[in-house]
Amino acid sequence: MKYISPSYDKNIVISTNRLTKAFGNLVAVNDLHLQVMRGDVFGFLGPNGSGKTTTIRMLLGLIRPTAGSAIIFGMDNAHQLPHILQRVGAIVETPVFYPYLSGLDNLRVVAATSGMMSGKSNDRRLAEVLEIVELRSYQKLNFRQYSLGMKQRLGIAAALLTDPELVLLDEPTNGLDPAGMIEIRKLIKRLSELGKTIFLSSHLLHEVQQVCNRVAIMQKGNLLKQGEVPTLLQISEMIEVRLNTPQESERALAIIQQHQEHASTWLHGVKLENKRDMQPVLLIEAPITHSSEVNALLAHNDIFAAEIRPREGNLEDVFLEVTTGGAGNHTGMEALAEHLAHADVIIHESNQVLEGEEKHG
Ligand SMILES: Nc1ncnc2c1ncn2[C@@H]1O[C@H](COP(=O)(O)OP(=O)(O)OP(=O)(O)O)[C@@H](O)[C@H]1O
Repeated sequence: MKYISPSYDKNIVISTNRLTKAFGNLVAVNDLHLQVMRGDVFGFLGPNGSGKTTTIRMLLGLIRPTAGSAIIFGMDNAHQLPHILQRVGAIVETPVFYPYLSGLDNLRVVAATSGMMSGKSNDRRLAEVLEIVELRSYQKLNFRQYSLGMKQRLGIAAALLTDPELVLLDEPTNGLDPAGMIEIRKLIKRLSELGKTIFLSSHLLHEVQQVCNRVAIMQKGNLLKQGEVPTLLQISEMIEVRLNTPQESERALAIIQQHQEHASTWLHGVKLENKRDMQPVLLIEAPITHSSEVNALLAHNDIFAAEIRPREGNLEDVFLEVTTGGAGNHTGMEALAEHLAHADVIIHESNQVLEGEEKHG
């Protein structure tokens, strides 16, 4: 029987409570509290091995949690899975299709095996989903002739057949070329406009920043941050100051550093960013509303900046801030690339280990 908690808030689509999964001694997902709201394009962000797929598999009831629960549409997925799945579409792994059947025929097979009615309404829905994923003009082409991006979009079309309210996409742009990635991003926006709630797992910060309104940042199975993208971006907001000479930049750095102890409430750090073939830039970790104070402080010391402007936050810097406590003297991209390149190793070395956990999964 379908049971929906009386206190269920209809705006909350997914909420997990202490959701945990251990594989033997490895805690792949640890004590996870997620909240996805209706209409969100929710970015589930983290490097490889941070527990994203494991979480999605638990949400879909493909594996059982070691502890905790997942409530979807107000129903506990441990007891109400069939009712939940009627309202969910997902691609977790690259979907399997028949290579010698057309895209349309492949979708017919999926519709038949998922118990959808045949006939006119079914045909209409097939046409609609092919339209949404922009494969209508290629519907008669054999699947094997599709590009990787088209194959991925056909997978999403299959997930949309039952017109789900919630769409879970696990790394949908993996392996795609830039054009394929753009197509998927456009598609996610289109789905959002159609009123779907989207749960998008990705290790691509740029992608998440472009399409998501809310984000959760995972590392080594732990949730580090969750919130509205614009709010999180404020973490990495900085004041950028260009000076006229390298010497002036060094002096300005020393002055701001000295001033930091007097202005600890708003001045959180300062560093010089040296980029090849460019004048060094002073990056001040402070809200942009304090630009005039920075300007006055420098002027008071006879340093006149060539330019002072806000540097808008980006998720790369936020990610570094929450995973490493700041970018140090790396630039965001370099440190992130380094971090992600070593992510597998780091994760395997330091994922939290529970003693004597039973093996599941
Ligand atoms: N069935 C399993 N048995 C043992 N360990 C597993 C299993 N599935 C996942 N893991 C481990 O759990 C951790 C989290 O993996 P998971 O696949 O959830 O990460 P992810 O963030 O989705 O990364 P990726 O994008 O690489 O899949 C990894 O260390 C992984 O090796």
